[in-house]
Amino acid sequence: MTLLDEYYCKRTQLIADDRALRVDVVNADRFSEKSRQADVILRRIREEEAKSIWAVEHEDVPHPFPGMEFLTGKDIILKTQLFNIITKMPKGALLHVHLDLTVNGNTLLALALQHSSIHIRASARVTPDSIKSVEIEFRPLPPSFVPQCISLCLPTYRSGQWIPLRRAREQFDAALGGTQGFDCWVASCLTINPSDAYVTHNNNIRIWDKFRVAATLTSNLVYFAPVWRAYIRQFLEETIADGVSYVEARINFSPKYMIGPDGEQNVPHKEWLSMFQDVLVEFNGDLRAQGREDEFIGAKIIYTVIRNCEPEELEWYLNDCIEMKKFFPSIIAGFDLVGDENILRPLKDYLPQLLSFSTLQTSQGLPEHHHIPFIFHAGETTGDGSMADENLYDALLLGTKRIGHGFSLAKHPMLMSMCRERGVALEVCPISNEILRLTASMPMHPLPILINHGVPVALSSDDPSLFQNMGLSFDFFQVLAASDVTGLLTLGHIARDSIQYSMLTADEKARATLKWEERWERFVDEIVEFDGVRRN
Ligand SMILES: O=c1[nH]cnc2c1ncn2[C@@H]1O[C@H](CO)[C@@H](O)[C@H]1O
Repeated sequence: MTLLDEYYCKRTQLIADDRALRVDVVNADRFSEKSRQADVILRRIREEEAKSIWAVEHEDVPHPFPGMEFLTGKDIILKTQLFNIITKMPKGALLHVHLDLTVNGNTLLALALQHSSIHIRASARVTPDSIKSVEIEFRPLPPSFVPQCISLCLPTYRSGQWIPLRRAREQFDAALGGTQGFDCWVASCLTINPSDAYVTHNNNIRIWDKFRVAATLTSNLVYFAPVWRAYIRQFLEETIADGVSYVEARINFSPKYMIGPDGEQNVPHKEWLSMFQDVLVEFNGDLRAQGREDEFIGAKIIYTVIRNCEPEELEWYLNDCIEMKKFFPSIIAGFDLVGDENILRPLKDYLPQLLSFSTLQTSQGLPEHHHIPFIFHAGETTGDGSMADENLYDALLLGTKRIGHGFSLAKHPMLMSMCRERGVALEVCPISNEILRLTASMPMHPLPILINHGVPVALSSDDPSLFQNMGLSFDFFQVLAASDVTGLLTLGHIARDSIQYSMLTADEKARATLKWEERWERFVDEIVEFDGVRRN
């Protein structure tokens, strides 16, 4: 054997040994032969489309590439066969989504327009010059309110005057596009646009400013009882249509009341959840009537509070969460603190309260098997040793069942092995991470590193109303497009495991997994069959 032959032998062996540890290889035997064929087909389509679609220029999208910035590349994604196939994939559980940031701006506006009590105001008269910079706000007002102006665009409009939303729309200046212009403008205020994410707010610190403005504006419309019901229904319908069969959604309970039909801020948390429960019952009934009950396992809520409250005040919320668990034992699935970890309070600030949560639950009479687990956001940062990064230590020490984001976990070998050993899954939100500027594009995302090291993950959408990634297809697509490690088998493995990492009971998980497996087999059958037809 020559020196070169010997080298090639070693090289081949090393590659084989390394590949054997790759997540798609490790998990290959969990899948059927058809699944493996479908994986090969999708790899082929991915390669073809990398050339035929992503390597050519598109109008308005210079230099595209697979896994590129989502807001810029979305229209191209929609043209791919790969995406079309992924929309049909059974996705399992959606475990990280902020319910009040799910339904897209146009749909939310349409819901809001059904209610004459909803008003809008602006920081200045809206003109072609001011439209890009005026700040707006929505609010349902009591029937007794008498508006002083009927259009945001009149010279007589004074900053801060409330105008009925419908009137504001009808009277929107023709020079600004009339009603259509109004709809586009409002919808754009409710989302993050490519120029926000990639130009004006192009890093993880700045983008939160835009995030806060859009999220606050959205909550003005969502936290209104008559909209709330329709909103939840809309969210569930769109989510299920995308192949998700179970949801654990976070609700921001920081506001103690939402606005009721009378325009007063007087609807307590118990009512929010009671409406949620009603919608669920109704939705289940409708699915059953359509013979679609197999598509939906259910939905639960993770109680969240913004991490800016005083530690003493957190006690009120922890008690409230326990109270809600008593009223809705099958709905409340966990507790979490949310908001920008870079600047808001770290978990460490709340240790006395969080450490006594378990005894508090016992003393409030919650049986052990109904105790509310922590499911903390942590490490949603590019920082290393920063406050946000250190949240990972506290989340794990406090016994979190999963980690929301955990973006910085890949920098911590010991924490990675803790997650692996304890089965603590990361709720990875690929598109959110990219738009919030933790990674510039998907090929740079640490996901393949994490999964090859055996860290359990579930893919999630986070804030679809802001990011335009409703359902899970877009996030699965971005992951599929970005790395060789994440072929169809890896996506399937992640989707199936999402049920295991949910807060369902062991029995429920077993049933949900069976249903998922049936759907998966039908899905891969179709891919293989269709490919046969296409090639003949
Ligand atoms: O990616 C995220 N990281 C942390 N907090 C978030 C994220 N997305 C949304 N929220 C928080 O959840 C609230 C809505 O329920 C938002 O207002 C924001 O504070």
